[in-house]
Amino acid sequence: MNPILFSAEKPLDFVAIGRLCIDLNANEINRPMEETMTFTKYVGGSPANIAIGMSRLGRKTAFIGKIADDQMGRFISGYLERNGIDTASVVTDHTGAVTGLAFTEIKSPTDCSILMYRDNAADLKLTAGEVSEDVIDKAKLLLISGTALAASPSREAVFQALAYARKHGAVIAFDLDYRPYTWKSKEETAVYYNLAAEKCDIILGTREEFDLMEAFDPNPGHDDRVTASKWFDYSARIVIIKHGKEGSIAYTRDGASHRARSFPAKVVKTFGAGDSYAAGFLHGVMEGWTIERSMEFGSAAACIVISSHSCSDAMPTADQVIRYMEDCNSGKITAT
Ligand SMILES: Nc1ncnc2c1ncn2[C@@H]1O[C@H](COP(=O)(O)OP(=O)(O)OP(=O)(O)O)[C@@H](O)[C@H]1O
Ligand SMILES: O=C(O)C[C@@H](O)[C@H](O)C(=O)CO
Repeated sequence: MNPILFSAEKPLDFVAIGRLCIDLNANEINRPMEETMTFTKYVGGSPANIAIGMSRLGRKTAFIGKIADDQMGRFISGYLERNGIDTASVVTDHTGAVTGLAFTEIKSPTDCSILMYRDNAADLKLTAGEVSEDVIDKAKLLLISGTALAASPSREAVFQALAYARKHGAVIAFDLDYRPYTWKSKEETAVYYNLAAEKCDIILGTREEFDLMEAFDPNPGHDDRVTASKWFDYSARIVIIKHGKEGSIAYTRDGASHRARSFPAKVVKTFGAGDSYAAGFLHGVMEGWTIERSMEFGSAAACIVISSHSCSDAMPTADQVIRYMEDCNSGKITAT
């Protein structure tokens, strides 16, 4: 059973808040950054990718964020708009902040890393006063993402968005999205992640991300059920712990656990898996599907993105996900 109900009267399905940046993905793959000469530019940042994924899946989507007043900022807003995302709540910085850049190194399908340039990044300058209450009031589902909690004033902006979502009855999803480079310490991360997670209905993260959150709340066995059960004493109704290629496990408040099979993939690079999984899963939950079916849909969406060069640009439509699952079932798609 799907434990989440969405308000049918609200005109907007989904709004995400947080990081909007640029990914520069290595064109010459299977080599280190030192030997990489050319890159392709894409819109990036986990919440941006998830919003693009939701819009491609047919969800009415908006974004709350801040972009630099430059060509990169305009590239981001233009791309979101071309993908059907309402950018009325994306504000422009006027302090000289820049667009965060993520250069990706693709050494092998399993060995990928990201080299970040995020000093004075515009997305972290979003203030609480710039968060539109109106757009959150209209949305069925608000997604927050961990990186936006890394610094003020963006941190306060996220907490303000959470307050508006709770006031207006929007379901809240939290993708932990831990990116170490924007944080001062792991203790700081644990404190703010916990404060935000208390207010969320759906929490998605990798085992490593939940371990980080448990810095002051030890779980020596790294037990997924122990991790999940803590959040059911607060607002959570679904907690998902992701384990890369091994798949993911979801827990619900009734004590049940849910697993979905994962699909084979011809992996080009691993990043973007979590974002496409989140979009596919949240779409399924909004459709009223079972947790297992929603997870399966997210897993197949993830395989499409990790088999592609980009994250945002590769986000699939619902037809593409269904076709992918059919091709796996018929043996047409096998693992790398
Ligand atoms: N190599 C793989 N083959 C098949 N499916 C995969 C693979 N890697 C990830 N997935 C799918 O994507 C989901 C999310 O992956 P993962 O646990 O790596 O998330 P993540 O670490 O948040 O991703 P990201 O690298 O984007 O931060 C998994 O639960 C699984 O369904
Ligand atoms: O900001 C990053 O850490 C990289 C992103 O831009 C990238 O698109 C990503 O987050 C993939 O999950």
